[in-house]
Amino acid sequence: MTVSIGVTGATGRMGGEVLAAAADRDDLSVAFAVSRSPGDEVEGVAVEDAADFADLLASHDPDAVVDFTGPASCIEYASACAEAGVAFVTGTTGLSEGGFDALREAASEAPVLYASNFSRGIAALRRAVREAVPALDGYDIELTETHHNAKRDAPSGTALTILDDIDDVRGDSERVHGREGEAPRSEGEVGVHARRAGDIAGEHEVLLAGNHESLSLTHRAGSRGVFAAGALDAAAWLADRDAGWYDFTEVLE
Ligand SMILES: NC(=O)C1=CN([C@@H]2O[C@H](COP(=O)(O)OP(=O)(O)OC[C@H]3O[C@@H](n4cnc5c(N)ncnc54)[C@H](O)[C@@H]3O)[C@@H](O)[C@H]2O)C=CC1
Ligand SMILES: O=C(O)C1=N[C@H](C(=O)O)C[C@H](O)C1
Repeated sequence: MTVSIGVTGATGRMGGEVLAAAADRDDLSVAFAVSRSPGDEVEGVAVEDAADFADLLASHDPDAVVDFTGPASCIEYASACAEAGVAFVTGTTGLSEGGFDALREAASEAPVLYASNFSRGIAALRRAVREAVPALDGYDIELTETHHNAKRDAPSGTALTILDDIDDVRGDSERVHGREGEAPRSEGEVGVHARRAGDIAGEHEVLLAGNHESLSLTHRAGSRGVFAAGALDAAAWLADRDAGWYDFTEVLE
């Protein structure tokens, strides 16, 4: 069966990657693509006006929508998909708590899968972190993420997910963002550092240090294609699920 998808944010960096990756797959077809700056073709697909999203959902009836846009539009698209009963896959980061609540509300009417990072490497890094942190009890932890100079949100969605993983296995810790002036480390804090430079697709390092040793767990995305491939795997997997909230780790099982 071919899974048909709608793509939002089609003229964005990730939207283009998703359309390029979809063109190389036999199990997926693109029903439509939208952007708030429509008009151009991306990867041979006509890009339509984001304002017509609900109408496009009704006329094309896709199996799933793949969204990499911004927090406000992500919620609007999720609500429209919920109303239409269409599966919604999103990698949009920078959502507020209220944004996540709205996304979870959409999941009561349609299948919704949010992942702050669609790479398999980050899924493996998260498992390694959850093992390393309790094994290295009391070690200092510093998390550094590096992204391209056009990224809006900081720290990255992936960094926030990893921080939640650390809290899960070690208990809530104080998050110290950057360091300046008289700023000695306090016991148990987690230092968080965000760097923005060039066209770096995404790097995350978790550094654990203590007991005269250090362990560094680092992931580097070589290109955005890795995120697009994971999101399309998620769309193919999610398309025929019941309404509910799903996690990327379930796709990888
Ligand atoms: N989960 C993951 O694996 C990944 C997540 N991301 C996230 O995806 C999102 C998009 O990233 P990029 O493609 O680099 O950004 P971008 O700025 O290149 O593209 C965003 C697109 O969404 C559109 N957009 C934004 N607000 C909109 C609105 N209100 N209505 C309609 N369209 C709107 C923009 O016009 C643009 O076409 C970010 O939140 C980023 O952090 C990016 C890469 C991987
Ligand atoms: O904006 C990006 O580019 C990325 N955003 C995601 C995040 O915020 O974690 C995932 C990836 O690192 C690329």
